[in-house]
This record gives sequence, C-alpha cells and structure tokens, in this order.
Amino acid sequence: MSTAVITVNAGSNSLRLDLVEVTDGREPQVHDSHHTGSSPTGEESLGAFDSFIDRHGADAACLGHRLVHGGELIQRPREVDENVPAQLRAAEPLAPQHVPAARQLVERARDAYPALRQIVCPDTAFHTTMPEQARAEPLPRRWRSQVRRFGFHGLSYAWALQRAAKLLDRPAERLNTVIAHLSGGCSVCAVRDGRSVDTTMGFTPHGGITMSRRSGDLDPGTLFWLLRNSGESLDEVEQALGRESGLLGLSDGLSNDTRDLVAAAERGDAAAGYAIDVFCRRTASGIASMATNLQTLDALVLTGDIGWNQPEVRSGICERLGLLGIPSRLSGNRDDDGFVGRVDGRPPVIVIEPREELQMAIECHRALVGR
Ligand SMILES: Nc1ncnc2c1ncn2[C@@H]1O[C@H](COP(=O)(O)OP(=O)(O)O)[C@@H](O)[C@H]1O
Ligand SMILES: CC(=O)OP(=O)(O)O
Ligand SMILES: [Mg+2]
Repeated sequence: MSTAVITVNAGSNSLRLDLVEVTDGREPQVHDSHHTGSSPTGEESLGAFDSFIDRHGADAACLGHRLVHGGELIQRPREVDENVPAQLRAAEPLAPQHVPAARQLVERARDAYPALRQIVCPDTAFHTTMPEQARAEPLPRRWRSQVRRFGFHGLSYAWALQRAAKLLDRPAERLNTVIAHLSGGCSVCAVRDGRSVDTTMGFTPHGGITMSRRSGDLDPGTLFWLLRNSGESLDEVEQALGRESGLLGLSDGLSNDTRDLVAAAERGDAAAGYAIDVFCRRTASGIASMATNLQTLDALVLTGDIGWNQPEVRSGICERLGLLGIPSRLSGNRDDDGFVGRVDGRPPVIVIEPREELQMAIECHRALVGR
C-alpha cells in the first residue's frame, strides 16, 4: 500500500514543500522538493505553494501540514474538517510566529483545491506521553490548566528516534536517550522507553535553550524589567526576544547561522566566538538537565540543521558533558546518519539528518489507512 503526500512545513523564516511517497515496509521516497528562503506567507512562498499543488495535487492522497502547536484542541494528526480552522485560530496565540502561517495555507488549499484532503500533524503530539509533573509549571491553580508545558519539534524527534533505534539495533520502545534538535528553533527531549518524558521547550516556542534568533529561557523577572524600563512596547519586546536574540543577538547582529559564526570565529571575530560559546553552554546544560529523567543513557542524538552539519558546535556541546560519560572527541560531518563519537562502555553520540517531511508523510499515511 502506497500513499503520496505533499508535505508543507511553514517555518518561521521559510516554506518547505515536498512530495513524499510512503510505501509499507519501505523507506519513504522524496520525488520533488521546493524550499523558499522567505516568509511562508509572502508572495514568493504563496506562488511556490500554488504551483507545487498544481503540479502534484492530482497524484497526492493528501496535503500534510507541520503544525508547530496544536494547543489543547489538536493533539494528534487530524484531518482538516470544518472545525479545524477555528481550532488553529485558538492555538495561534501560543505560537504566533508559526501557527497563523499554517492556518493560512490550510485555508488557501481548502478554497483553491476543495477535493484535496488535508491533515495537520502537530509537533506537540510526540510529547503527549510526558508525565503530569513534567507538564506542570509552578503556578497558582487558576492558571495551571492553561499554562502548561506542551513540547515541540515532535516530528523531528519521532524521526530521529526511529533512526537511532535502527543504528543501535534496538527497538525504539526500549531506547533511553536524549535528543537535541538544533536548528532555527532549538530544544532537547528526554526519551524513556521510546516515549517523550520531558523537554526543554514548554508552553511556547520562545522557551528552553538558546536558539538561532530566539532567546530561550530567561529569568521571568527579565520580562517585567524590560517592560517597565526598556522604553520598548510589549510588541517590540516580543519581536526582540523572538527574532533579534539567540545567536543573532549574542553575535551583535552578525548572523543567526552557525556556519557564518564558526567561520567568523576562526577569523578571530570575538563576538562570533562568544555567541557559539554561550549556545554550546546552554545546549549542554539542557542536555544534562534532560538526562536527569533517565536511569541509563543509550545514546546522545543530535539532529536539526546545526546538530547535523556543524561539527564545531557538536564538539563544543559534548566537551561539556564528560560527567554523563559522553565522548568529547568527535569525528566530523557524515553523509549519512550514524555515529560521530563512540567509546566502549560510554553513550555514543549519533547524528541524524532532520527529515520532518518524511515523518509527516508517514503520519499522514497512518492517518489515511486508519492506523
Ligand atoms: N548550521 C546551520 N545550518 C543550517 N541552518 C542553520 C544553521 N545554523 C543556524 N541555522 C538557521 O536555522 C534556520 C533553519 O531552521 P528551520 O527551523 O528549518 O527554519 P524555519 O524557522 O524556517 O523553520 C535557518 O534560517 C538558519 O539561519
Ligand atoms: C517550534 C519551533 O521552534 O519551530 P522552528 O524550529 O521551525 O522555528
Ligand atoms: Mg523549521
């Protein structure tokens, strides 16, 4: 049984479109891809979206959308019906850089191609296995039912987990691992017996470890201080923490991309070196904190664009994790998923290429065939 899926990944800075074929018992195959380097609802991306569907819509069983935040209402892959747009609207305030774009694309496809089925695949679904204590924020009861930890990057984690299980030759259900997804957005997840039990990014995509443009966790007093004393409005503060912080802010505006920062640091640029250092330190701290959820660590798994293709950052992270037994001498980039650090008797370090589109297509296939 085989299903062709057009996958749509509306990121904060780009739109990725892929045509993926999923066949039972085989690796999913990508037949066509298009990646825009601009806003997913800008003119370029919308044009690319329409022409991709024009080209492939007739062959595809459905459109599969990555949904960064499903809120309380969408917690597993779900076929778009007349209720879904309103449910997406309800989730928008929880991820305003991501969900509005996904909703606009869902509505655009519904209006232009009413016969094409659509499925939204929430990133938050992977974390519905987190225990109540990991979901809780230490707040008064009146807020706790709404302000709780959801977790993100679930499509990436689900893919990386299956790949790591194959490489370790163990069933995923028996794996105890920490996975770091390091890309535009960054987070770390603790996986016990193949299930998410904790993660660093909780209520919204602003939280957790330092990201390419987002600050990640701050002392909450920082927000009050900024709002009272910075002279900037709430919207300006939100914009600065969401788009001008992280690697970009730490490098004084030089770049949000570790490839530029590593090159600049090698040329002696102090701000670039400093940004990379803070990033590695915060990521290592997130990994160590997630490891407290586990009794044993079968592997440290690194994924996302940075985890996959930035060896200097991988080394900067792993050299801080000696206490967990993580090897500090790592090999460079690989062409395929596999080991970059392996010392007998210690948890190996594995890199996995991020393939959210393949995971999305697999989830759509399962939803359509009723599994
Ligand atoms: N080493 C790297 N390789 C690729 N992208 C990187 C790297 N370091 C930082 N980035 C940033 O990550 C972003 C890609 O992450 P992604 O989450 O896919 O983007 P989006 O926010 O559009 O979803 C790019 O905008 C890029 O600037
Ligand atoms: C949730 C999140 O951070 O997503 P992205 O990495 O696509 O920005
Ligand atoms: Mg992304």
